[in-house]
Amino acid sequence: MITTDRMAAVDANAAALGVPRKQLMESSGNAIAREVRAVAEPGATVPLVCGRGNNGGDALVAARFLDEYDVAVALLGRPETIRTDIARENWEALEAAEIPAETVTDSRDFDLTRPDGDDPDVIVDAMLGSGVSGGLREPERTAAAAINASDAPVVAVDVPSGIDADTGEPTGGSESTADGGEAVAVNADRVVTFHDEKPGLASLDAEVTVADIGIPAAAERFTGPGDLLGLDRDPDSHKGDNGEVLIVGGGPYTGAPTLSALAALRAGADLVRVACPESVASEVQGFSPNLIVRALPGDRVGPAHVDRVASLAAGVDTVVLGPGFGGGDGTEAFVRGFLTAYAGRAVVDADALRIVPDVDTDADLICTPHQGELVGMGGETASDPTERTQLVREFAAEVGHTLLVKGAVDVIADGDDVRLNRTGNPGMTVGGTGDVLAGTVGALAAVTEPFRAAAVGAYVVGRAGDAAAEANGSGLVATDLPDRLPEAMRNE
Ligand SMILES: NC(=O)C1=CN([C@@H]2O[C@H](COP(=O)(O)OP(=O)(O)OC[C@H]3O[C@@H](n4cnc5c(N)ncnc54)[C@H](O)[C@@H]3O)[C@@H](O)[C@H]2O)[C@H](O)CC1
Ligand SMILES: [K+]
Repeated sequence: MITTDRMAAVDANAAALGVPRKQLMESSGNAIAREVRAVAEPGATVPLVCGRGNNGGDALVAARFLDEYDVAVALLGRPETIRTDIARENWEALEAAEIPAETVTDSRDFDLTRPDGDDPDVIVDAMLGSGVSGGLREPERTAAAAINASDAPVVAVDVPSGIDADTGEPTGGSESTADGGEAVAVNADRVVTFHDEKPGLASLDAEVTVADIGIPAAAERFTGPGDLLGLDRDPDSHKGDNGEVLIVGGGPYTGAPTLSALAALRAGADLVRVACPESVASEVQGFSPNLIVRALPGDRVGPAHVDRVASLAAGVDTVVLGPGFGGGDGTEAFVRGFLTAYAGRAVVDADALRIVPDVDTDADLICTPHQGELVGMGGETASDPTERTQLVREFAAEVGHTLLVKGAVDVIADGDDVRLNRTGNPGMTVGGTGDVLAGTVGALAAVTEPFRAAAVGAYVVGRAGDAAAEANGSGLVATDLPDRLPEAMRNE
């Protein structure tokens, strides 16, 4: 099962793997042609009703495959207004091949009946697919009514036009109009959908076929540029809307919490506060005027700070717990106390990790252990990648939190999902890169759900590390990474 947003991500990942969308469109068109052959004999009359997006493009390809049928392409709109290059190229290929195609610019001209007055044998509905928004507009609305009024079987491409593939509901709501004569969506008898089942299709009264269009499994299994889609800032957003993060760390170390904080800012957080022992507070502040530092009495974070940190945490989207804490009983007691009191979202790293498996918390945690820390938490690891992935997935389900297990290939898992990340390089084994990752994931978890934040965080920090390695070779240091995050987060 795959949602529309995830499908768009996987599609972009496939392109990055060398399987461009035009190639997928070719396979989609082929799959539509197979479905037509399954319901109608050669020679049958097959109008293909095409929108100007890629859903229509799929059917423009299908028309090329259906030589043995009496096909007629109806393009809803002028060819100059076809929205994508690949759909336009397929329109031009039809024209060049002299395959019958007409354009419908006035919906009153739209007519599906044959010259002899009969219904066609099969109608292909390729008006709108996953790119639909809102209720059907003209000429699609009138065309949908005509399709629904015909007795011919209807094969819908990807999803019946006007239906939300995620919910199965009409995109404009299901209210029928006063005269009852207009359609809210196409009623399809069959749906050829691509790559995987869509959540909303099962509830429709239609036979659904899932066509394999050649998207490599790696496009889903591994993070890629598509995973960054949809993370752009809302142009109307205000300060704080793009994430407020609290980093709790430091004591024996000052660099670790600072790296996390700078990474969180570069990963897009609006406001980053660092709560650290007063012994290091001015040093942390000295690293950057962009940070807001909150000093905790003493030189180590300990149980006496739980209330203060909990009140600071109450106002933020995510807490990052652990960078530069060092070990020790006091820190452990703090982490235990804080997690017992806290019910929000937190990234847990380094010395704080050991507490997670047996603490009673309502918090939603993203744990970022390396293999050794995973074992310290009670998890298992294996040298075989498939086995290791399975073990991480099981352990995530057991602890009930999201895990991002760092390694040459990072494994990200929660109870339901697992993803692998292969960006990054051996230069990143240098100290401090884990702190950068924790801060990055913290910032992302302020704007997206934990599993995705962890997967995208691993991907972009690895990418930033790859750019840093290109510049600095094995002289890469952790401070090279935060400034490279904005470039690494561009989805190209
Ligand atoms: N991997 C994949 O996902 C693949 C998908 N394919 C097919 O592509 C479509 C999605 O294509 P897209 O261009 O994004 O969108 P649509 O064709 O669905 O619609 C685009 C177009 O329609 C206009 N529009 C939007 N809402 C309405 C409305 N309510 N009324 C009228 N017009 C509307 C809007 O202007 C848009 O520009 C997917 O479903 C698959 O069929 C690929 O071919 C293969 C890979
Ligand atoms: K459709």
